[in-house]
Amino acid sequence: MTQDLLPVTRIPRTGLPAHAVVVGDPARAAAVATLLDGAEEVSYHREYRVFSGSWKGLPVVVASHGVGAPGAILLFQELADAGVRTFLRFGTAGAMRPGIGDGDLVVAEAAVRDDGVTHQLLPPEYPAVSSPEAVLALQQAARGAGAPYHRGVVWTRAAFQPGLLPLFSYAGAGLAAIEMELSALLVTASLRGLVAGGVLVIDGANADELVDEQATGGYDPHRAVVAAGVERGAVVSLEALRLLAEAEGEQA
Ligand SMILES: O=P(O)(O)O[C@H]1O[C@H](CO)[C@@H](O)[C@H]1O
Ligand SMILES: O=c1cc[nH]c(=O)[nH]1
Repeated sequence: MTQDLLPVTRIPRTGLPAHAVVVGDPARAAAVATLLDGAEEVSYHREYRVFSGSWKGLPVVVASHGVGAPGAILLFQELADAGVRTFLRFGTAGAMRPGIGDGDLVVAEAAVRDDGVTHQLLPPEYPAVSSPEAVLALQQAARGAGAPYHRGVVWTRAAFQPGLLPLFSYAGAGLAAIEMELSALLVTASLRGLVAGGVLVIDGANADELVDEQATGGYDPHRAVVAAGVERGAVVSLEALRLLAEAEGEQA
């Protein structure tokens, strides 16, 4: 019955696990789902591909949100409507700080809200912050996996490539990485009292710096060094969800 499905993503209104890893690419959602026991595809509509299964006994959702925060926030909102309470975004990003290499992980402490959607929802002064417990769980999971990682503030920006208008530069602001959806997730979670965080695999420098005559000819997220980082990041994000659930159980 269609009323049992949420309108945009067409995920079921009830019955999903409370812990979710969200990723941009539907193929990455499928790859993460292969790590789960009893993985099943729940739904696949537009860019929103949703799996459920369990990671070391913890029931989890793995879902894709596509590219760009205005579309992604619809998945975050509908997963929350369906009962998801803990979200970790596992994405890719460009590095913005010296010393952060390709394939490294960046654990986001907060995000700049340049996402192209949340300014239409609430004032720009409202912060986009990760839940502290999510930052610590991701850090612990990264250490446990032996994955090179960094912590820092991420720039969520709606534009991938620059156009004719000058884009503000955050050079000198100490940002760690640039991507396109995280701030929308963090704001959604704060507004609803949910837990959220993010871990990003570095796939090159900020795409602005890679623009050349062939337009982003230098942007290549399909290299082996990135794939290795994605494999590590998948385990780190699932394990961080488990650590968060374990801590919730201890508090209950
Ligand atoms: O790899 P994902 O999770 O899609 O994340 C990054 O990659 C896409 C751009 O190529 C944007 O969605 C950006 O946020
Ligand atoms: O959104 C993204 C992802 C990778 N690199 C960037 O510069 N931006």
